[in-house]
Amino acid sequence: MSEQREMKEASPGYRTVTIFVAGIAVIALVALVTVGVLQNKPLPQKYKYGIVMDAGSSHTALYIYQWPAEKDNNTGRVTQTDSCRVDGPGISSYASNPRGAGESLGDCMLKARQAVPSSRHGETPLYLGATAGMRLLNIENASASDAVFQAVEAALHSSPFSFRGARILSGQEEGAFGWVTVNYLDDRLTQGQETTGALDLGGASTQISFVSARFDGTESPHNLMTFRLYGNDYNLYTHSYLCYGKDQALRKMLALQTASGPTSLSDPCFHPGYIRTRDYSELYASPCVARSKPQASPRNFTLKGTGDFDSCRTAVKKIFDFSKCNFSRCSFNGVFQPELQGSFGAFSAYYFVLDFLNLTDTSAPMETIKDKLREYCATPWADMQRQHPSTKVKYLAEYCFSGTYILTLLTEGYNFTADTFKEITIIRKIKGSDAGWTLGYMLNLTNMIPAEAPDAPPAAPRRLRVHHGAHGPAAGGPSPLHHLHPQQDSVLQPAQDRMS
Ligand SMILES: Nc1nc2c(ncn2[C@@H]2O[C@H](COP(=O)(O)OP(=O)(O)OP(=O)(O)O)[C@@H](O)[C@H]2O)c(=O)[nH]1
Ligand SMILES: [Ca+2]
Repeated sequence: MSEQREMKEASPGYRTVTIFVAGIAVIALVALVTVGVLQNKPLPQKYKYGIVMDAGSSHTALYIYQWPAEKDNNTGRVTQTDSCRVDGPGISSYASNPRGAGESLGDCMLKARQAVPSSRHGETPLYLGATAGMRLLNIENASASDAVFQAVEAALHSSPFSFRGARILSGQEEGAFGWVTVNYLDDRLTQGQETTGALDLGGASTQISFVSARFDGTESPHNLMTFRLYGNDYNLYTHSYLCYGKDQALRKMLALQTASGPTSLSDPCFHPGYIRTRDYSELYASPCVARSKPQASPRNFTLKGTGDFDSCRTAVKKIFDFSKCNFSRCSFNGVFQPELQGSFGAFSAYYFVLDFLNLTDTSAPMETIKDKLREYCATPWADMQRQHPSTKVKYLAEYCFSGTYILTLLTEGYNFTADTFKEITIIRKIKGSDAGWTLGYMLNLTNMIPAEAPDAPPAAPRRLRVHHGAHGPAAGGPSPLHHLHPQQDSVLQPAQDRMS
């Protein structure tokens, strides 16, 4: 046996084969290295990207989305890969220093350049949408809001991305795109499943959107958004309440209590022992409360907490007007709202506040929720600070108010009952993507949601088919490169505009 092997190893034929194989291996290796070095090109990117900046009233956030390149314009799932929170306040706070608004975006733009492969920069669409903070600034001082937009546009034009415009979203768009996002991420649109409603609570405005079988827009046309997605038609009820985001709602409540210009205010929505000096001109510096500013008042007042949930509810309830309704049914302030239908996803401040308060379980009995809030609000401020040393003081001070406001808005405002309250799910993200209007906005502007189901007979153009008003862009037309005033040139149009 060993003799045989020795003979084989020593044979000239065996040696030739070994040399031949080794030679081939060396040539192949050299060829591979040469090709690699000569080409020195990155591998083709498998993904495409899109960026949306959410210029909210309280802060700006940037979201980066990606989708498989070969499924562009199709049903390829778009997901959020990254996000960035801009330091400092929302862009509407830069009215007296517009350049600062543009500069504030710098860090997040840098992060976006690093997150998106450079070979894709030039083709990556970048949008900025502003919401209630800029709506308010536009009402208060249109030239200041224009100056802020100019600064923001200059900053975004200088980025390597394909900047497609900065504009104020209408309240209807904000509500409808939030609804699109939630239902897209939940896979409810392609399947033609029952959809879920969307509840968004911002700093300056709040939106409620849901599909209602009982609503065809006859009663209150501007609350109707109609569109066709993946072969299904939807009648969406949506309303945005300006000044009912949680920061403006707090202003409204404080304004009602300081109408006579007192030097001191005992407020049940703040913890016992909480004390803070508030400036009258700062409190009333918003179109939401400006008209109720006291004629004569001192410079400041002292705000003292008493931590009483039940009195807080009474105080909060006063910012809602339930006295008039010219429709068959209303939520509040004379706004039409059809009967609530189906499940709801509640995000943004609904999540921040209820998550902090450990109240995201909406199946808990209403009395338990109230008891927890009662106990929470009554906790002395010193204890709160001791228990939550790393929580931002402004947030910590306001959770009692915010929790009470959310409960009041949902039950008394929107008419959720002990039964329907259970239908609300408090969400921050769905499958890794933040719930909010930004994804729906991008899907629409990049034609990424087809009107017809992919396997249906050809229907051109493949675009989220919504009804356009007189100012609506042509389907597939270029996106606006300049900021626009509310209600103009929005792709989704309320039915009222459509008929005008
Ligand atoms: N507790 C807590 N509150 C937050 C956090 N982020 C934002 N908020 C507050 O929650 C409220 C809503 O925040 P956003 O949803 O970002 O509001 P926005 O988009 O700036 O405002 P709108 O333009 O009205 O939509 C504001 O009062 C914020 O100050 C957070 O991480 N924790
Ligand atoms: Ca918002």
